[in-house]
Amino acid sequence: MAYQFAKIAVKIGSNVLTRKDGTLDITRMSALVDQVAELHKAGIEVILISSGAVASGRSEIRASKKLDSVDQRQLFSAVGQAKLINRYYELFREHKIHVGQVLTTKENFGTRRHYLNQKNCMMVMLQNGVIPIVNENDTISVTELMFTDNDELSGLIASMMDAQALIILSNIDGIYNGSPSDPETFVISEVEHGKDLSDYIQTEKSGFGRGGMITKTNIARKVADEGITVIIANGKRDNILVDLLKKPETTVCTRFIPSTQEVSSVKKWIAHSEGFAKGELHINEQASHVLNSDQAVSILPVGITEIVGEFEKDDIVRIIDCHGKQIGVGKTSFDSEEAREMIGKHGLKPIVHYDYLYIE
Ligand SMILES: Nc1ncnc2c1ncn2[C@@H]1O[C@H](COP(=O)(O)OP(=O)(O)O)[C@@H](O)[C@H]1O
Ligand SMILES: N[C@@H](CCC(=O)OP(=O)(O)O)C(=O)O
Repeated sequence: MAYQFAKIAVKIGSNVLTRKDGTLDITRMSALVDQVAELHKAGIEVILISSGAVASGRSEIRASKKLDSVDQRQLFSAVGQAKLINRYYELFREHKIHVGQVLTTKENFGTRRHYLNQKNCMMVMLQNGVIPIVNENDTISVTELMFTDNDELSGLIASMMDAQALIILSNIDGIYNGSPSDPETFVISEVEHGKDLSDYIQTEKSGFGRGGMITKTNIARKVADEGITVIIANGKRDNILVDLLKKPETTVCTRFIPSTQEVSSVKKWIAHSEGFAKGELHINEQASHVLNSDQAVSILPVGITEIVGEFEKDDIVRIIDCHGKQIGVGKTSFDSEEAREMIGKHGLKPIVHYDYLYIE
């Protein structure tokens, strides 16, 4: 039977891989590996983004004295990641499938050169039949330059690798239209472009998760806008991955409908680069209006009212509209000093060209 997608990214949350007592759920891991193996053998390219390092480390060792949260994360992830990848290696080996570990940090996506380097690493793995198993390198990403959680990382990877779908597996069937514990609520099966879900999402998180449903929803929307189908489903359900691909109509999940507009590779990178922004371009009312419409426009000096921060040419900057709201990010063609001199002037080159502009 033909599958719906040829290349997918699958994110497995900590809660899918851990039991209530915090130990690694090997039975669940093994079941998921069997499904990934089935897809791989059917010719689908799969990139795994797996959480679980901290949770598996926590169940492995007891610290000799009370540790602060950074020390805990470093200690548990160092021990837990080794255990996690070792398990994956053994489980995939039974299917005669090679896997490779990709540990990364947010900084590895900061410049276009770093970004392409990461991409190349995973492309060459896929070309050689190796399944990349990606996680944040929690041992060193302890500063403000840390991913919100692996949902953010998985969105970046799906976009970077030009996956057709991103499947986020959590411990819940999808996004509920209210509190998941309320029997009156149900799973929203499809989310159309631009639909606001903020009223439904509770701030609660599952026992071992980091970001909760809010980050999942924000990431899902951004990735779907880039033309990638995003599915949030329950990784604890038997055969979920295969069912999602083979029986999409009857398998419970939340599916974000992808945009049909093509997005260039550079724009995809910029869309996920907000965390690296060095400064801000404030724009006037007219510029805010055209940028919020569907027109393909660049940011010209004439529409800029203020430039905040110091940046170099090619740095990422935030675009702030006339109400002070961030509406996007872009790669600037001038440094901040040159750009300040151009403010309000007619007939000059764009400060951010349309090709390097991402409007949210
Ligand atoms: N409207 C909602 N629908 C579904 N889950 C929600 C909703 N609001 C909050 N949540 C919570 O989000 C949790 C999943 O996010 P998270 O804890 O980050 O999981 P993971 O570890 O898989 O990334 C759910 O277990 C649930 O408690
Ligand atoms: N890198 C961390 C993942 C933390 C995280 O984002 O967890 P989750 O919200 O379950 O995806 C780990 O492996 O423990």
